Amino acid sequence: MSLITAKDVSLKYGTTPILEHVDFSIEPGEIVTVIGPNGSGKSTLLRALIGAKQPATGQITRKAGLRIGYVPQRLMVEGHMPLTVRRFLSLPVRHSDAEAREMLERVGVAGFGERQLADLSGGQFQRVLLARALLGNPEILMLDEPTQGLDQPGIASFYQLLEEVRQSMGCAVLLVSHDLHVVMSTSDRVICLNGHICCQGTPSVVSEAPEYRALFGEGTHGTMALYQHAHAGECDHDHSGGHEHG
Ligand SMILES: Nc1ncnc2c1ncn2[C@@H]1O[C@H](COP(=O)(O)OP(=O)(O)OP(=O)(O)O)[C@@H](O)[C@H]1O
Repeated sequence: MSLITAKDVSLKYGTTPILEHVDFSIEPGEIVTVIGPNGSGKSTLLRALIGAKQPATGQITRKAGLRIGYVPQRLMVEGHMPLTVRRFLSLPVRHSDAEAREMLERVGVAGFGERQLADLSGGQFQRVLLARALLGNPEILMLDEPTQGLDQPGIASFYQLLEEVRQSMGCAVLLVSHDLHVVMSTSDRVICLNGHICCQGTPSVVSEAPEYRALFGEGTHGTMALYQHAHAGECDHDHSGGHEHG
């Protein structure tokens, strides 16, 4: 049974159409990435899927009692606001010290409990946000451009962590991203959005689709190789781009 299904969903802000005729579903354990240019409706689609924005027409169905872990696009933390990682992990739902400690370790920031949130680097902060989302033992993890501002190795290791989390916790992952260079081949399925679904399929199918190339140009072919090394047999591209090997 699908975790979430959107059926012929159209959605507006005021009178401006943002999404039109979107059909979408996500199955348990899948990693699905939604890509699209700025303003193409990616965050809006996430908001609709979690129930924070109602469609104008069409229907969104969530599995009864679905546990969703949401990692927002950004979270402003005031520099002068004293808030430790440990306290943040218990907002709004209280978790035990042991649970918090174990989760921080799992996402690669072991021992960070007493650090101030405002003092963390971008990559450490994203991991703390992920830990907080995972503490609810989600069946689906939704992340809205979680690697914004991270450097290339930071992005690659964050996505690697997501793959590990999917394997160990078995949750589905729905990711919004414009990090085309590394994101594509970590996904079971890629959806290319521009107000409507332009194309979708496996990373390699989407990267070759004329609709995708019309939106993003031809220039990403070589650099998208980063993660494909994890999937033997799918490397049909040019390896001469000087990319890193994970
Ligand atoms: N609360 C709102 N009120 C009015 N318009 C909005 C609102 N939120 C988003 N929009 C508009 O809806 C469109 C889609 O926005 P959305 O944030 O979903 O795009 P996005 O694909 O996530 O963009 P980005 O990659 O820049 O984050 C944009 O034109 C945006 O200006």
